[in-house]
Amino acid sequence: MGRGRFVDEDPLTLALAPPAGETPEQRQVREAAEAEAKRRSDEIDEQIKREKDGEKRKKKPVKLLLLGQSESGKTATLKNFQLTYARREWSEERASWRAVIWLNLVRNVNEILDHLNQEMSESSYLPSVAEPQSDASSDELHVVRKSRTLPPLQYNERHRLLKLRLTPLAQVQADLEVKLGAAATEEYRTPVTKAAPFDPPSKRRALPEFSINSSNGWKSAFDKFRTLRAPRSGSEAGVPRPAKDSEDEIGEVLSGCREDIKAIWDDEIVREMLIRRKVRLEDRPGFFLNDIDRVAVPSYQPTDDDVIRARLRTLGVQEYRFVFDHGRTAGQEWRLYDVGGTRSSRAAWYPYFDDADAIIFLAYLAEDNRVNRLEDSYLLWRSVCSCKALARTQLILFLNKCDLLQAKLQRGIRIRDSVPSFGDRKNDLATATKYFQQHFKEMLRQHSPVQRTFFVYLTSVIDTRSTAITLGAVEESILREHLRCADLM
Ligand SMILES: Nc1nc2c(ncn2[C@@H]2O[C@H](COP(=O)(O)OP(=O)(O)OP(=O)(O)O)[C@@H](O)[C@H]2O)c(=O)[nH]1
Ligand SMILES: [Mg+2]
Repeated sequence: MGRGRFVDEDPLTLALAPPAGETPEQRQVREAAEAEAKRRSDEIDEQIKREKDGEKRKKKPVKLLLLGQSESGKTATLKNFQLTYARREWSEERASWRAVIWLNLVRNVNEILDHLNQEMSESSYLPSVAEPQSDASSDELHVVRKSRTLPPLQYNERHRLLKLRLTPLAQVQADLEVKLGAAATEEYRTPVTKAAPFDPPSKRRALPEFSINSSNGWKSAFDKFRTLRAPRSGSEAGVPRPAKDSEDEIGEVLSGCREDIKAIWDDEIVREMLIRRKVRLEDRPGFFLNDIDRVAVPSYQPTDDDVIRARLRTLGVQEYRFVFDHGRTAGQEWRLYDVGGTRSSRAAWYPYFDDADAIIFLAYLAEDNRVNRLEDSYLLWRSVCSCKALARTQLILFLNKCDLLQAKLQRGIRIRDSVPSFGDRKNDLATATKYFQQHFKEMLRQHSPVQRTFFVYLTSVIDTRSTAITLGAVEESILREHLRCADLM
């Protein structure tokens, strides 16, 4: 059969056909060359596919979770990210924090008034030793008991008048709480010893009643506020609105009370009463009493630091999307998940673990007697370390509120009183943070399904300057890992 006939009909077959008169050796060489060429071609195809997948991964948003107990500083860390990398959104939102800061301030004043009411209503002065909100450690309570022997404080007409003139603030607090919603109220219900880590799906309970899953986080609280503030329309237009129904009116009430707030906060007897009751308002989240001249005016505009220091509880899990406007990942989308840290919120965390690049875990170092924070942090950390869904997730630990721990140590508070295992080690910040760091490290070693390194930072995230530096390092390590995974794909 003449091959030429087919060749004439199909030039491709002609090109691929073995040369006429090929010897067996020549054929062997030719076939080996063809196999090698195919292998190289397949390799190139595979590389192109890997690069494409890698590119996709590089373009994929970086997913970062902020975990830790309530008040550990997750939202404050998120705010620092926004402040450092997404200035425009930050500036847009800054004014909305005013209502939260006013609420924080009014709460402080009302707490002083509550204590004063209790003290003044007692016929003969006897300091109370079991205040639920007192910040006293057991040692300090001992001191309070001893204070029974102190001479009674001399409350006078001035205190009665101040109490009377500041009465409107109770209503201001109630109004602001209603307007800002559930996030505006704190939760101190669950007993400490039952610290529940997040539950994996099989054990998950129904979502708590107040959980929300919002893509705009605290904005939902602000929007609610704005809706309530919006002027009425139609038939209601022009009808006078009830007192304190708007943020501006609240500003006016606060401004009217400013001098009395200053007077009560600066009053020596009131200060002494707070000391005897071991109430340290200045260590509490959202403390603005020392900024009263600036804050309690109708034209008040929060500064960056004010916003970081403002306290608004996070509900459920909130997603924030930022395209970083500068830094190593400029243009890269980051998705940060800020979770509510109260125990009842933790059931909602688990679904967000999937595919997370990194977790920043915040441990609240400064103990107080309202919640056994360190123990709770350890339990949570253990759950995070042992969680199989997070085995490939980079872990970054922030030992936070170092400033408060430092202040406590300076006041002579001994760590071993709340952490007996600390023993007789040196009672200073360096020794304490090293000790806690070791403990967290050891837990990771014991409970992680795979051995992995982790990064630890000693932080005070209300300090925006030093936090920006920390976040730069965090950004780099997360990005490096994100790209490494992309290259491995
Ligand atoms: N002094 C001090 N205060 C801090 C620090 N970090 C956070 N805070 C303050 O502590 C309060 C609580 O911080 P948040 O960031 O709201 O705590 P969170 O972890 O988000 O709490 P939840 O939303 O309830 O889970 C806020 O008023 C912060 O400004 C810190 O390092 N030092
Ligand atoms: Mg929060």
